[in-house]
Amino acid sequence: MTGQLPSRRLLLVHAHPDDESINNGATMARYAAEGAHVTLVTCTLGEEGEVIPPGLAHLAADRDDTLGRHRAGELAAAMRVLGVTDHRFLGGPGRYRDSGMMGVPTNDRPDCFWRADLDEAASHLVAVVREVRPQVLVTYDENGGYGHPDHIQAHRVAVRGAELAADPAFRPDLGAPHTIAKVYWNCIPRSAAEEGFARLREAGREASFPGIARVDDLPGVVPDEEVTASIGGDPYARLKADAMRAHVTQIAVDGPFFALSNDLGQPLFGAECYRLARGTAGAPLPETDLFAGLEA
Ligand SMILES: CC(=O)N[C@H]1[C@@H](O[C@@H]2[C@H](O)[C@H](O)[C@@H](O)[C@H](O)[C@H]2O)O[C@H](CO)[C@@H](O)[C@@H]1O
Ligand SMILES: [Zn+2]
Repeated sequence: MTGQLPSRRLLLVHAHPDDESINNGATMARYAAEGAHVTLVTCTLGEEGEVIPPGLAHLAADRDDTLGRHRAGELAAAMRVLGVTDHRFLGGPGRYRDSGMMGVPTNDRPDCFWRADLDEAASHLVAVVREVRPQVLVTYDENGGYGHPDHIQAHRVAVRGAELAADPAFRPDLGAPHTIAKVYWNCIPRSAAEEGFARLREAGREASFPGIARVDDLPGVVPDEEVTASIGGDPYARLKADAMRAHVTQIAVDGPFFALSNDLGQPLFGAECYRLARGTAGAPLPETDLFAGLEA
């Protein structure tokens, strides 16, 4: 199968439509532009999300409950901006429902992602891994970046899926085993987070947003020395911002800043950082290429 695919193949696993653009929009745009094969697997349709534009409030789960289908369209628009053509929903659209934030009643729905059987969910990812055969996998850290149950579960499914995909004894019907060479967690170096909020304050953008987030509200903030790779920046940062704008129900972008439905302003990072969790880093650090150290 990979005979028809580009030699460099990157797989990203995310929880909801919008996470891919917020965390990795510039990275996805860069590798798509360079001719790598970029595969996005999104685990839910984001059915339980809040809705920013008042005119779309009817989509919400406690109204028409059609937000999931709408967000699939937002995701497709964001992928067109980034130049990514291979995006899939884990197990098919709607197989796993958005679980809601940690501790809310929708965490107990039998069809929600937080309640999914891990190996069953991971088997859907195994099929993708053995088809695409990526050298690099990107997902969240073990806390899902900020503790959302679907993000934690996406991390678990990505790790378990990579493990099972490499096991020749596991489901040979899903294809030949494949070992992913490098696995990264999304992260934000603390100095970049602090500098971003300083920019926000200096720009006087507090007026643009009813409130301002805090450094530790951001997902995956780590000491600078834990960063393995930094990817993106211009011109890909512009595409990232446009992809984030496509997620109209979830994100309000204002120049180099944005807010989610909580109206808390935060910096929009053009450079996206990663911690290497599996595999060997290429030299020198920080890597400027996620495929560093892999033979061509
Ligand atoms: C970025 C992200 O993971 N968004 C999730 C998250 O949405 C947040 C949630 O609605 C919270 O209550 C708001 O205050 C915050 O502004 C939102 O970003 O959780 C949603 C429900 O699981 C999910 O659909 C959304 O993609
Ligand atoms: Zn999310």
